[in-house]
Amino acid sequence: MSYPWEDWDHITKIDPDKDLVDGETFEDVCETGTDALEIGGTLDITEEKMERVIEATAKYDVPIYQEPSNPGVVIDDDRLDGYLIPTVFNASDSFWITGAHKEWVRIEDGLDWDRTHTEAYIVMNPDSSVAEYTEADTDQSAEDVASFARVAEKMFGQKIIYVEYSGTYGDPEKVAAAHDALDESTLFYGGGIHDYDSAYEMGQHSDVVIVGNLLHDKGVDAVRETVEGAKDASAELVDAE
Ligand SMILES: CC(C)=CCC/C(C)=C/CC/C(C)=C/CC/C(C)=C/COP(=O)(O)OP(=O)(O)O
Ligand SMILES: O=P(O)(O)OC[C@@H](O)CO
Ligand SMILES: [Mg+2]
Repeated sequence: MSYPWEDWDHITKIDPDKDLVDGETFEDVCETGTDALEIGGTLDITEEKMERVIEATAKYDVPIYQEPSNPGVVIDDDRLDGYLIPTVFNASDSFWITGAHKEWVRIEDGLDWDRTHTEAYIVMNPDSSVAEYTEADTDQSAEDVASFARVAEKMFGQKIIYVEYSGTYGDPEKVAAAHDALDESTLFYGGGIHDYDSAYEMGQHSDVVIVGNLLHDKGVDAVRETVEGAKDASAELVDAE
């Protein structure tokens, strides 16, 4: 089976609770060359804000996925290409590993499993809201990160492993260790990507680079540079094979 993210190099993550830079539109976002949009955030996500972003992005070619931060915010909308549901492998509270998922499946009937996928997060920035929220144990060596990645792929059948440094640029050695540990699964990297060089560097150590804050803080020209960095790194990896 093949999955759409196997062809991606770059994702733009849109926080429905945050504005775009003045004068920019969702059409501009879709024209950056990014391969997919992930819509989600941790704080103050309402159905209305989610719908606004879906409405504004669905008419363009770029696939759109919701990434819900809890079961209460999931939107049933045919215009979404699918759902990327996090599970946090290094959370201290099992609610964020399987508990929220159990609650979701219990309350919702008729989930569209073909459009529902999981992302195995390894949360690495202790100062991020996601680390606080999930009480993640972020004290992980490169070997630890590699082992989590391998466990996620080999024992739990996860197709997407996500090394998450949300808000700060991560340690390329740890990201590379996760990448080396995987055979088939796709490695997502997110955190602090802010220009061509940072996207290029993490693009060399992962399969898909994810850009979040930059869109809301600096805008689409800055995002476009990161698309170029990620694409160049990916093209080189393919050449080297
Ligand atoms: C079962 C369902 C439907 C949901 C559960 C989903 C889970 C386990 C969520 C855990 C938290 C998580 C990994 C959320 C993904 C979104 C994310 C990482 C947002 C970014 O967080 P920060 O950047 O730390 O937060 P802010 O930017 O909102 O401050
Ligand atoms: O906001 P940034 O630091 O770019 O992080 C992106 C993403 O990994 C957040 O979930
Ligand atoms: Mg954030």
